Amino acid sequence: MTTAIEAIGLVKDYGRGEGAVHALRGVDVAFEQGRFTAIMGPSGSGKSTLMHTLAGLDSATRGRIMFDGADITAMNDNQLTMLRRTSIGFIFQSFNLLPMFTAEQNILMPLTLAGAKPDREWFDLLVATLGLRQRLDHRPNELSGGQQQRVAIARALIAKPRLVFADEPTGNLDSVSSAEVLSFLKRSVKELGQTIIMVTHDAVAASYADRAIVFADGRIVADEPDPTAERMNQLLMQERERATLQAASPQGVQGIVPLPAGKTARAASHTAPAGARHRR
Ligand SMILES: Nc1ncnc2c1ncn2[C@@H]1O[C@H](COP(=O)(O)OP(=O)(O)OP(=O)(O)O)[C@@H](O)[C@H]1O
Repeated sequence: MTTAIEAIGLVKDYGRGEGAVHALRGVDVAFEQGRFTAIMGPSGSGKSTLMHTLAGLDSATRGRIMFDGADITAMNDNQLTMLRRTSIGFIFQSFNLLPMFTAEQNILMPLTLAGAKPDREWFDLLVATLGLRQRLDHRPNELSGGQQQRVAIARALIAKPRLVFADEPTGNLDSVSSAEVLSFLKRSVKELGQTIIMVTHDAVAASYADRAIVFADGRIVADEPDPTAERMNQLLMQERERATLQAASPQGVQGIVPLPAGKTARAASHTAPAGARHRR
């Protein structure tokens, strides 16, 4: 499989010296094209930092991010803006639709801003896949939360980006709308060949992905192919127990540990052997 984006030794520190926050502590991870990956982990573990750094929204302290044969950590602001405009789509928890514009205008906005012509066939396919045909003339306040998020998904996909980042896309939705949106994300990967990286706190949401990564304290501590909600809850619980034990006794903690240094997490061969996740 082709790698869509890869982080190599990615470090992100906020601040310096004693008060520095080590948000990413040397992350090696490759995301493959045409796959749906979920990123989970406790609050403050570095999920958003990873996503923002991969998308070039935040700078890295050290390390490289290879995307389309180029290291994006070496790009200037103009190059990064171009890259995001042409190759990356974003889906946010809060939909971020423009209230004055119809669903159709919102979907087409990335192309309008870039002065590009829409591919009508692709637009029709997205609208049909997302079940939005009857809603195109509606403004966001005339749509349900689930419909607004589907419009946001169509907007994220309209320019055929190589990569889509979804930040808690179901965080503001009820369980029925969440299932609907997650099914559409899954279909866009299976049927439209999209690559999606999604941050979520919801193990059920992660179970829609082809792969789920667990973050803790700026590192990847687990990497699951075909995740189930039960397995993800189990891993998160394990990590919480480890953190609690570590807080109580910083020496000799049992629990899941980071993948070995220098081992890049990959979908096909990423899972550490069961025993390797536990200290002796
Ligand atoms: N701009 C910033 N300045 C200083 N520290 C920051 C900044 N952004 C994030 N951090 C810190 O970096 C660490 C990782 O934060 P991050 O937002 O990536 O975590 P997260 O896993 O996405 O959390 P959540 O699930 O709560 O969104 C945290 O300790 C956070 O406080």
